[in-house]
Amino acid sequence: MASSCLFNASVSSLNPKQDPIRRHRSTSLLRHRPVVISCTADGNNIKAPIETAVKPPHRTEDNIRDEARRNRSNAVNPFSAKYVPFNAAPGSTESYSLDEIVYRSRSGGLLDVEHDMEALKRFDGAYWRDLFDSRVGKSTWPYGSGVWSKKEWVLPEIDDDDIVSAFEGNSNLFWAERFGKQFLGMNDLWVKHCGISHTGSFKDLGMTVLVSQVNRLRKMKRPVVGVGCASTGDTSAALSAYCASAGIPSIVFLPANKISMAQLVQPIANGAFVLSIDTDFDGCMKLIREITAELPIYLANSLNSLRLEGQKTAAIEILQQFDWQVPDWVIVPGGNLGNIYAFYKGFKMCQELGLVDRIPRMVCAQAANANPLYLHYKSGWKDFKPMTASTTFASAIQIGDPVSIDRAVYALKKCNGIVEEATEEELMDAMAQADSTGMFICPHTGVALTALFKLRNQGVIAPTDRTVVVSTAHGLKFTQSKIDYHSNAIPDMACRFSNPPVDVKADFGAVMDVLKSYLGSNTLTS
Ligand SMILES: Cc1ncc(COP(=O)(O)O)c(C=O)c1O
Ligand SMILES: N[C@@H](CCOP(=O)(O)O)C(=O)O
Repeated sequence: MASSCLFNASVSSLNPKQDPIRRHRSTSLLRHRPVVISCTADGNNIKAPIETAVKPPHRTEDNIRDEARRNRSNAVNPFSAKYVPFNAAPGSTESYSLDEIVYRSRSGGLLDVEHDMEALKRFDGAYWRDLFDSRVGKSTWPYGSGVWSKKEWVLPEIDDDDIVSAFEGNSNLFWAERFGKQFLGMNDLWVKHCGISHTGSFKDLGMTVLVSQVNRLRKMKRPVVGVGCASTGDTSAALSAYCASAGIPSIVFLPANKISMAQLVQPIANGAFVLSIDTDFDGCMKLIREITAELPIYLANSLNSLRLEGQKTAAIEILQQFDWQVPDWVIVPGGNLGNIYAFYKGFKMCQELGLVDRIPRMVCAQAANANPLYLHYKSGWKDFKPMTASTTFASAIQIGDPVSIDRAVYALKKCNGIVEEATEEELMDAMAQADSTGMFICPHTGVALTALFKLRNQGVIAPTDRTVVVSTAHGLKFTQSKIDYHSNAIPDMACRFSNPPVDVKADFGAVMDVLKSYLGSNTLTS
């Protein structure tokens, strides 16, 4: 009989030869049969399935949640996580349950979610790779989600029933063949399309985790009347959608007239309580922090480290999509600076748990109009100075006082990272160039591509380096900026790659004339 003394197994017991998943990898029956290790009372290791090998036939009266409930393993969950002060001093014993409502450490610093790495390490890297690979592209609740397919590394203790998911993640890793060749002389350039997602940005990855935890807290009768955030548009869109799907009230603070129309309409349509406030994002952030300290409204910004647990899965997914090979560079646009740390954390966990043997170098790209991290980096990480960010087409990163500055600096130092910046003209040109090769990216991705242009020109990134640019939002949220660019309507900008429509009369001859001039008479006569 298996006892509850789980995970006394040593790593050596995970010898591939003994591991049923790996031995039977090629047989269809056992291919998707991840196991948990438990031990018998006499200390012998056994392995019990987490998910069944071949699912019993679907019962028409069951939905996928019911099915998950029916197929649930009885094995005791051996994994856990807690809040600890971010980058805590050695010997610190301060920690909090994830069921506590806490955003800051006793000293006022940031928190981090710390996993029981010893429990996770009882499985080898091959085990985790197989487990994660076995879940991709399925409709099994909740593992069909790119975030929850890594549940053991994200929120290991949450009941599957409490999870609020839109099967987010599993986003396209796009080979930017033409863009790479034409503009950069690169042959191994990739764009991770995190914005091709449920609400059109990478925020879905973190929000499924945060709203699931809130759902759990509310079921536990904890006093949470709603969830609130300050936003430049994407956090509010994700928050309102996930809350709406769970029936939880959401409250969003938006800087008036500083976000795109598409982003504004998202929380409105999803039934959030929307406050349009006459300040910038940093002003909204300050207010939501004060309000959530007063009222039982749960804070959904990335100051809340739960969010980053979901966002880090995009990094794990990149490695997975490269068959667990590590790219040389990953470039991430930065604003409030949670995501750059989330990527670092995802990569680092994969290294520590033996899925890969190194981590990529990362680049954080900022708009020159909102570049406090860039200035800090250029000062040799001397003293950090928050700023008032100026208007930028990359409006979602118009942030001057990023809450995760300490996390970002830590991540960049650890991965030998770089910070770059992009002027308005540079980011808009880069966006237009990318679009001209078949993408439809957001201005923030234009910032990241500008960083790539600069680092290629400086010879820092080599033509053959495998490079991933993280695209953070869907281009369709930012059509007005594209319209302005292609109409040559931006003051003091050459709009070098604009492609305005040609006005022409509804007349055969007139249409022929413009087509001949476009195609060139040689093409037409040869
Ligand atoms: C589209 C987009 N890109 C990039 C970012 C930057 O992410 P972070 O705030 O985690 O640095 C944000 C939000 O801030 C965003 O909405
Ligand atoms: N770009 C963000 C800004 C807030 O960032 P967060 O990750 O701290 O929520 C947004 O879309 O609101």
